[in-house]
Amino acid sequence: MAYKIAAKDLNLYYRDMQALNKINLDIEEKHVTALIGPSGCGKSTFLRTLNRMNDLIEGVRVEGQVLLDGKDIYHPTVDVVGLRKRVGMVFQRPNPFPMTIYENIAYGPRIHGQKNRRILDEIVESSLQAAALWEEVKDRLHKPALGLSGGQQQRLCIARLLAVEPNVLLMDEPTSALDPISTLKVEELIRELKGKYTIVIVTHNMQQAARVSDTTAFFLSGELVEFGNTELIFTQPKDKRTEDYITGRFG
Ligand SMILES: Nc1ncnc2c1ncn2[C@@H]1O[C@H](COP(=O)(O)OP(=O)(O)OP(=O)(O)O)[C@@H](O)[C@H]1O
Repeated sequence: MAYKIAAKDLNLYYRDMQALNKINLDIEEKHVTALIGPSGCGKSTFLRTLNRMNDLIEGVRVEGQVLLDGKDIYHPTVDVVGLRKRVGMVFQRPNPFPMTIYENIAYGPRIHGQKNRRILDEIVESSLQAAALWEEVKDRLHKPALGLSGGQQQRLCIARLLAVEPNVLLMDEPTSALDPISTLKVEELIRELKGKYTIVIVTHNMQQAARVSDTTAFFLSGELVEFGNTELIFTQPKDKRTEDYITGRFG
């Protein structure tokens, strides 16, 4: 089995408060892994450890390792900008730049040195195609991205990530601000993208975890309680706490 990411005895502290406790979790390549658990259990914190987004928060201390393709991303020589290009992130609220649709997608490749207009045109088209947005926006590429609907903006943010050719996509409750139809479109997109990318998604929505993920990890109070095949977690959880959570007894 090919593991894209492996957390090894991972602890994370916000100053004196320990938010992650000895997390050991292997994330399979080109699969969707869902992180579930009640509010405050550490799902988002764990997600952010996977591309070192927590580095941006003052007072954070990390112990243990996160291996990406077998190499520790916390090693002092790691280029964090390069890491975040390989491991991109989508947030709860779509956050397009206040620019045109075209410029939103071309921005990343330009920063990474791509100046050729023809190549940029191709990247913009292929990224929007891959994010299932091309047909809806191909006639308005030079209009402001903020004029798109919330669901379209979220798919644009995914297209923006794809433009810099990542391997891993981290999604922190990517549909929590979207209506049901936009949510289904993003879920459909996630299922399409998993053939090519390793995806880790935080969700509060059990049905969503069941619909989109292959593997599910249940967190509680900073600990990983149970981890395994999504269908099994939802039908035959091994731990009583997992069962209580998925049957809605708490959280
Ligand atoms: N920037 C921060 N500074 C200090 N404590 C934080 C910070 N971010 C999160 N925490 C704390 O760490 C713990 C885990 O939070 P985290 O946001 O990872 O949980 P979560 O499971 O994603 O919750 P939610 O589902 O509500 O988003 C919580 O106790 C939270 O208050």
